[in-house]
Amino acid sequence: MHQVERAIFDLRRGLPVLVVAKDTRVLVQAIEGAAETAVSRLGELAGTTPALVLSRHRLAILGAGDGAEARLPLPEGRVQRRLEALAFGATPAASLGQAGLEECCAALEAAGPADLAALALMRRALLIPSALVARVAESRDDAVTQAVADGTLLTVAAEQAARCLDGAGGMLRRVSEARIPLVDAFDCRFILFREPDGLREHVAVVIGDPALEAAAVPLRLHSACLTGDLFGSLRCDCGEQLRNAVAEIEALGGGVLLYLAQEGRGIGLANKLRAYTLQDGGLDTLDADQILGFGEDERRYGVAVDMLDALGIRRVQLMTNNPLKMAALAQGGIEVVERQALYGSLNDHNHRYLSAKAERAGHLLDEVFRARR
Ligand SMILES: Nc1nc2c(ncn2[C@@H]2O[C@H](COP(=O)(O)OP(=O)(O)OP(=O)(O)O)[C@@H](O)[C@H]2O)c(=O)[nH]1
Ligand SMILES: [Zn+2]
Repeated sequence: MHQVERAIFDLRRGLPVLVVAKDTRVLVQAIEGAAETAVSRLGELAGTTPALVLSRHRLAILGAGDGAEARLPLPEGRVQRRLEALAFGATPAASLGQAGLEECCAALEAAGPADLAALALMRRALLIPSALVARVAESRDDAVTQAVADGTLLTVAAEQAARCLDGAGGMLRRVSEARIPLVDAFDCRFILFREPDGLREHVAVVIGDPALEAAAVPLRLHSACLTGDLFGSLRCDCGEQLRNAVAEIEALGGGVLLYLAQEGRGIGLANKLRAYTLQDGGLDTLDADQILGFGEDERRYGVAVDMLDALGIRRVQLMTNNPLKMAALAQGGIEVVERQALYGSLNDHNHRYLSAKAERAGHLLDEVFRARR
């Protein structure tokens, strides 16, 4: 996987990388920050006009496609503005004109393996899940080969890149640990795990000395939320849930909290901030993510299962209101013996967020709203 991680770094820096599928070589670049000149340079290097790969979620926003990822050939002129309008603009029809938008979408092409690999790389890189792609023309083969040979262009196999979101089960590395007394739980150990590709780190907080062979170990899976966990943002309930979970696990005589690097339901902080701004414009949390090209919930819980395996935990009492977390653990072979609700409090700023989670994503939050009524 070595090349994949390198490719992600280059993409995050705004550089193109070469994705190689069986019989095609495709230059790929992030659209974030892709200036007009960058697009034309990509086209020059490839010898073909760049196209835009879009996720199926974004295509649904554009009213285009048939539920699959697809490639949109880019029209000439004012490329950058169009790129943003097509890839993550809140009002693409207003930006491009309805006719302009329809013209773009009429030329939709099926995405090939390199295009799909490009989207996977963008997601793993926590960038907007859309990419500029340009097939390398035969006339440019030698120049591109030379750029790869002299190290100015990185190359990655499409097949490998497409798997970069899957995780490599069982290869999580247990890196370091320390005793850290917390306000709500004195006897705590923080154990840091690193994903095999080195890109993300997750922390298991072991509270007390839970009997791992017992009927069920109290467990909280907590997805990182910088704004809520650290700053007490009122837009969500994360900070309160985090602290309540620690106190509750302590009260139950010990257990484990997995603090997962899944900021913004897996879309990353940059995109979560974009989504917040869209929500200020009237969208709910799920629609805002979709405008950016994401699905309702981009999290995967393979790392959580691996951490539980590493800690020798097989049966849990899970603190959550989210049925997806229960299903994911069960699928990973962890027995969820019992679910325990875990709430933060409702306020004027998080009311709409929690309502959307309850009404549209099936989170079990009845109690929270009942208390308010
Ligand atoms: N994309 C996006 N993410 C958000 C928003 N508000 C909060 N989040 C993220 O949502 C996640 C919430 O994590 P959790 O509290 O562990 O999970 P949950 O799905 O609410 O489930 P439970 O709390 O276990 O019931 C965190 O990663 C937050 O950063 C939002 O408006 N948009
Ligand atoms: Zn939050």
